[in-house]
Amino acid sequence: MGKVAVIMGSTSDLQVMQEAIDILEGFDIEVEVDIVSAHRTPEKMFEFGKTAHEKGIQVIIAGAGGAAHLPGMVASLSPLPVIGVPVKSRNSIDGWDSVLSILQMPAGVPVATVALDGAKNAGILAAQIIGSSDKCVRDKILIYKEGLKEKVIAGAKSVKK
Ligand SMILES: Nc1c(C(=O)O)ncn1[C@@H]1O[C@H](COP(=O)(O)O)[C@@H](O)[C@H]1O
Repeated sequence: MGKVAVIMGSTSDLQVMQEAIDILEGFDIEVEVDIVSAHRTPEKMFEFGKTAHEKGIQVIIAGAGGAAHLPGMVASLSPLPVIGVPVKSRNSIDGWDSVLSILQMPAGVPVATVALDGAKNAGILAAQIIGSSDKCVRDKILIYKEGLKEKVIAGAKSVKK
């Protein structure tokens, strides 16, 4: 069973990033959580990016707000797929600063960027990456998708006249 690392630039991102942790744990995927900042703890970021793949981690989810360099820098150091979560932090310019910092990566160093504060989708995407080679996780994703469908159908029934 694969492991996903959920890292973020500050403890102030945890409220948003918790949604990724929760959904991954719901799929019974092991999660490693840490605070890592390209700006404030560059040595820790370097060590994390260089060694994550040697510790059984298969996917990295990195969330950051403002000048959000963490996801891109980790992607530059690691051979693992990196999913970036732009976080709308306190002093952000409506979140655009974070979105563009994570989205606009140069060719050769991709970061799969989800929506602003889209940590839940980051968790689902990480599970799907693991599920592409792990039938047990893939089956749980199929059940999850079935649940989404049933919810919409039940909602439609409740409003239909
Ligand atoms: N964007 C980054 C990075 C980084 O990219 O390395 N490190 C911290 N931060 C962001 O700064 C915002 C404010 O952080 P504080 O609340 O700690 O002042 C957070 O959203 C964090 O992700």
